[in-house]
Amino acid sequence: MGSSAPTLDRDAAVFAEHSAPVAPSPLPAPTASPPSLTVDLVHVGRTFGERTVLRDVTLQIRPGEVIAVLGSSGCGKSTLLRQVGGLDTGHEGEILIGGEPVRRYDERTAVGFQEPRLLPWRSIRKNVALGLPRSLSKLEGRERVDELLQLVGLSDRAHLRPREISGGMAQRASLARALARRPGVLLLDEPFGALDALTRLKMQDLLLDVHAQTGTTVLLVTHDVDEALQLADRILLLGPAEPAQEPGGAPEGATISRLLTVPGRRPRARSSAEVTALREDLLSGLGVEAHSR
Ligand SMILES: Nc1ncnc2c1ncn2[C@@H]1O[C@H](COP(=O)(O)OP(=O)(O)OP(=O)(O)O)[C@@H](O)[C@H]1O
Repeated sequence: MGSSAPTLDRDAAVFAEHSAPVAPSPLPAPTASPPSLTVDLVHVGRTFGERTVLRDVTLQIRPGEVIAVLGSSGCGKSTLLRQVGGLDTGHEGEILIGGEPVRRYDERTAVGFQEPRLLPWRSIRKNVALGLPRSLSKLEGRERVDELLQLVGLSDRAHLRPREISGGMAQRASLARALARRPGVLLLDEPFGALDALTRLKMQDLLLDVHAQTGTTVLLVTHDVDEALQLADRILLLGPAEPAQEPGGAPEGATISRLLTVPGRRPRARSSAEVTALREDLLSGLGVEAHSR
């Protein structure tokens, strides 16, 4: 399966399909159950120079849970995600993955970004294989890559180069690469941010399929309230503390201003009364009043 590059597979992203509907099913049976790990954030903060971006973020994420992180632009969502993946060190407080402190470029996690970041000179198959752990034999690696290509609906494109497939397909390849190490925690930073509305809906469904198949814990940064409502078990709103929490005025830096449990099983009816009420609540928390009525 060629050499693995531990830092490259951190750049995996998620997937889109611009033409045909995504058809990942029937999903292949996994060759082994992947782990799904807890994430414990205990009074986590991050300061850059004089500027405090995050402060006092405390949250327990259960194994297999999907948490969406919402917040206004620049409030520190990506910073939080990077801390959990060990891409950025220097946080205050404690971050535990599966009960153990986060490590630098933590191999128990995988990160996906808005751009696929595939190597242009390698085939889709070889790009996916970059995410494999070194411990796998050649045969095991080949089997896992086959399984993942099937999972994201790219088996018949595996021989192509990134420039020969659509941007959406490239993102799906990138997701497969992130999953290749069977991460206990999948960290996604606006994975659908660059997609058109229809493709975005298809990709949300694919992410749900992938989650049902792998059971991995997911931390998803998004700007899209409806996406959060559709995908997450809980939604974390990053922002200034509620005034009631900080009577003397909120100090600098974003924290968890709200943590909401989304009712109902996925896939959820987008227009249910409960979801509508939550949407209004979230939009108001993001400072958007006019559109919430
Ligand atoms: N390495 C760094 N050095 C200095 N400042 C940084 C660093 N990383 C992030 N920041 C600052 O932290 C703040 C939060 O950035 P971050 O990217 O986490 O926000 P975000 O909520 O993800 O934003 P967006 O929604 O626009 O993507 C920004 O002001 C950014 O400039």
